[in-house]
Amino acid sequence: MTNQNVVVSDPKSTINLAITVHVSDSSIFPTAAQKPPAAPGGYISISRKKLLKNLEINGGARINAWVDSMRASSPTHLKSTPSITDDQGSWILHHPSALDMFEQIIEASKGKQIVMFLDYDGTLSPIVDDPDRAFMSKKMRATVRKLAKCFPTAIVSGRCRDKVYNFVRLAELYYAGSHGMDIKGPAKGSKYKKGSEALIFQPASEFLPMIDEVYKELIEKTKSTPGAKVENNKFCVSVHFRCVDEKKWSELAQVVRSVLKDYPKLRLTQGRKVLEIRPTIKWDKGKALEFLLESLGFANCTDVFPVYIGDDRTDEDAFKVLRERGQGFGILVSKFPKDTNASYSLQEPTQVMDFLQRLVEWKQVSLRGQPRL
Ligand SMILES: O=P(O)(O)OC[C@H]1O[C@H](O[C@H]2O[C@H](CO)[C@@H](O)[C@H](O)[C@H]2O)[C@H](O)[C@@H](O)[C@@H]1O
Repeated sequence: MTNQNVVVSDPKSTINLAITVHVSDSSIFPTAAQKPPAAPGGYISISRKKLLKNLEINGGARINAWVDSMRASSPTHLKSTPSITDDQGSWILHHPSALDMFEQIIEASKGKQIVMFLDYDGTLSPIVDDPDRAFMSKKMRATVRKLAKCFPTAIVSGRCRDKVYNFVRLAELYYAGSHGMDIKGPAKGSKYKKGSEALIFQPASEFLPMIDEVYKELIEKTKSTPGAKVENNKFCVSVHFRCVDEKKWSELAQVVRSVLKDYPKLRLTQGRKVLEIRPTIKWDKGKALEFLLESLGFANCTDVFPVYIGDDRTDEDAFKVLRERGQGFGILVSKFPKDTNASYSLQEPTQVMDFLQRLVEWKQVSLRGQPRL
């Protein structure tokens, strides 16, 4: 088994992963004869399509590919990769800090309505071992509260909506839980609330019994894997492996695969040290963003400026939508270079807070400067 740095890329997909893989399966990764020449950074390009094919639940998924992909979501693997450190400079050039570019961002938003979309874990709260203890700081909550007074604001999370609400506890926001499959408008106090009816949208409600069944099965079957944690996110299920010994990742992937093979209507995606099981419906954080813009009355507007801040692969769907619409932009929260459709970067939640605070201050100053009618 050897270690290789690999860029997994798919011309159709926007997500390219820079990963260190332990190559052990030549049917997933090319043999020496098949290998394309090394890219300038010392990377080898391998079709993401091919990798994803191997990740498919139906049609014989390969556990090694799952485990490689699980490793790819581990920053500890990225950190030890010298070429990634080398690329840091060039990555920052292409995805400059949103704090450094603040003036330019404000300039681009002139005359347009800014709408804020915020992911939760890793964006508003730091990543911690126990998902039930991913609290956001009081300071962050106060900043988001002020933000929501200035701009329509939505939380878009992979978590169950109630759970993310219990962390954020701001009734004046829009919430899109379960990767956008559970949307609810503000309960009270938001000047951006549209209409008198409460906004509720759950495009995957028929999957509830199935998700519940899979959750129970996964709880039972992962009991023997120390550190594994299964989280019910209502319309999807998370299987956390952050606290699982890496030697056991393959075993855990086997368990998840053995459960999923009986559920062709469910699919698997990945986040930060988490396997996410969700319905195969064509709905994601990007679709949720579009739905929310429409609900806010900005469907065909040219004078809207949506800003989406997120740290995870699932946030790429939203970054991509913004890029394709040519409206607003995405900000990726990451300390490491990642291929992304976001335009700017921030390194960690404290920087996100600083950025949001600056937006609030700018808005307050610009309102003060407006002539009284
Ligand atoms: O879309 P998000 O709000 O970012 O939710 C994605 C997943 O976030 C949570 O897991 C992540 O954060 C945990 C707490 O810091 C961490 O322990 C875990 O390793 C991360 O993957 C949440 O628990 C998952 O259910 C969400 O799918």
